[in-house]
Amino acid sequence: MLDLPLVARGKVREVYDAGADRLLLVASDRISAYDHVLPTPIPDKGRVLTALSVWWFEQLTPVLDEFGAGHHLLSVTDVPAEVAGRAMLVRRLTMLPVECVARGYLSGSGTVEYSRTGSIRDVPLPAGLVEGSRLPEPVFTPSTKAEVGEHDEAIDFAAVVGLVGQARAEELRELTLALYRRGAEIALDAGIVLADTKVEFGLSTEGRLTLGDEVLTPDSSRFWPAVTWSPGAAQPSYDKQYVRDWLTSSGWDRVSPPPELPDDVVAATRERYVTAYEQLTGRRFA
Ligand SMILES: N#Cc1c(N)ncnc1-c1cnn(CCN2CCOCC2)c1
Repeated sequence: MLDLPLVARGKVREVYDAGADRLLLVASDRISAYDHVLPTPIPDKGRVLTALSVWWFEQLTPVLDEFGAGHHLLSVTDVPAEVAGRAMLVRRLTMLPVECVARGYLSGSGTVEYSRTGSIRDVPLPAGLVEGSRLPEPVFTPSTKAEVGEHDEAIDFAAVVGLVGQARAEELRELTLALYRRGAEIALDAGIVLADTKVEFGLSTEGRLTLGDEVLTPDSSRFWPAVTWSPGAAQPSYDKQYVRDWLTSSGWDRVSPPPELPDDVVAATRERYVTAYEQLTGRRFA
């Protein structure tokens, strides 16, 4: 247990007060599936996803610069030894109450919305799209932050305007889409379809729009292997498919507490996280 006050706890991460306008974001090895946190950790998941976020902050800085925005990462070395490698020391922000989601492909709740309305939020889409279809252009599909354990609530652009004002809402939409486009381009070059992602922003003490949270990880985004991308059915998850398939085969009812994962599923899932990191960054995971 860290000797720091706990500020927030998500399914797989915690936020601690690091004093003096700083927070410590700690990524655990926990994995969630079907809205449940599983009892079996995936070794190194926290370290891999932290290293991936750090790399994306570097890659996306030119996009942030175009918007006069920054990011909240201060250090990954100035952290307690017990969480070294899976913790980020970040600038404390005044978080904006919007989950900024960009979708480049039709999936999940997006497919449901499209099936009902022929559009996603206020963006009309061509007929004939199916689960997994690539969208003509990426779409901004914001939601409001739910309480821990609840689902985020989809909101339209007008609601974002109501929360943060017209100019800021437009800035969030354009910056979210720009970050997604750049991330999707880099990911596809590495053989990974970045189907969608969720980013969070806050304002620094100087009032500067700042990218927070984790960035473009398999926990905040849908990663699909490019080689198996085939619109018309649910796409296999790059990182969670072994877990999902085993849970389904185990007969688990998705309501009672989830079962422990077998060693081979844990090992294969760890390997997927490491491979995703190495494929994207071109760096060896130490
Ligand atoms: N990032 C960040 C950040 C910041 N830089 N400044 C102030 N507050 C936050 C913050 C606090 N909670 N959340 C929601 C997302 N959490 C992420 C970790 O895991 C739990 C959920 C963001």
